[in-house]
Amino acid sequence: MKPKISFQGVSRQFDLGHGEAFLALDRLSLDIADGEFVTVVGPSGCGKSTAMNIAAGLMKPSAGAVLVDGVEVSGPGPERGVIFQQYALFPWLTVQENVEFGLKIAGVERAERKRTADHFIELVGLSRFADALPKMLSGGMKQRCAIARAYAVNPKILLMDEPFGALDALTRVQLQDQLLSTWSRERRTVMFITHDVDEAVYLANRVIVMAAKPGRLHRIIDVGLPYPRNEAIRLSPEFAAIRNSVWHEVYHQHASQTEQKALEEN
Ligand SMILES: Nc1ncnc2c1ncn2[C@@H]1O[C@H](COP(=O)(O)OP(=O)(O)OP(=O)(O)O)[C@@H](O)[C@H]1O
Repeated sequence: MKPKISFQGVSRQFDLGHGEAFLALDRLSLDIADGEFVTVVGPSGCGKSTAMNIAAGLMKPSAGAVLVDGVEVSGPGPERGVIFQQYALFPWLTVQENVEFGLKIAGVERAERKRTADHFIELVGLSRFADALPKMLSGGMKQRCAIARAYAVNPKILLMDEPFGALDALTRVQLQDQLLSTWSRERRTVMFITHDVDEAVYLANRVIVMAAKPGRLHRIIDVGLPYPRNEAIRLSPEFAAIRNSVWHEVYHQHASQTEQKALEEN
């Protein structure tokens, strides 16, 4: 079957000036199936955001290509919803208006727009704040608004870069569960970056472990736990075993980089 997203030998180099260049991503090849949920973990600077920005069409690769439904990505598109850690809300629009924004651009008529926005605002628990401006919301509430805005346009692909990173533990778990329940209903394809290994395992069909210097694919770990996921799964020995193996892959490459750095310095 044709993958939904296909990274084909994707590299990205940054020009540092003075004729120097930095290879942030080295020949990433990865297929993500339609309806699959993959999470991406790895040490800081391993090219996770670079890979996602290229898939989002916000950055061009230096070599290789990302294909979506077999077509090369050349810019952003409505079928790819992007959610960053930093809630990108319009400060002069209310929660309701922020969530309706993309629908308005897409030409959805007023009553339908309101119905859809109401649904997603309720889903993220912001109904009481629908008329509030972003400056009146906490960080967690702003992020929930940004999530409702991305969900509202119903993109077939969600590209999420540490979307829950700035949230408190309880809100985070609630949003993980909401994300999984909308995902199982609507079967979007999700690529989700996180630093949290528990979160990576809890959400995913597969965990992509990346390595740094240069940023590259290190390991792919199949999670294999059934859905729906819940607290019983989170606390199960099977979950712990997978979490340990992902942690091992991330931690040991970090440890070996530290050792290498110490050797270089001596
Ligand atoms: N515009 C740029 N110019 C130069 N270097 C860059 C630029 N953008 C990113 N980099 C470098 O590329 C590498 C990969 O960055 P990227 O943000 O993709 O990593 P990441 O895995 O998402 O990191 P983190 O987990 O810390 O968010 C980093 O070393 C970063 O410093």
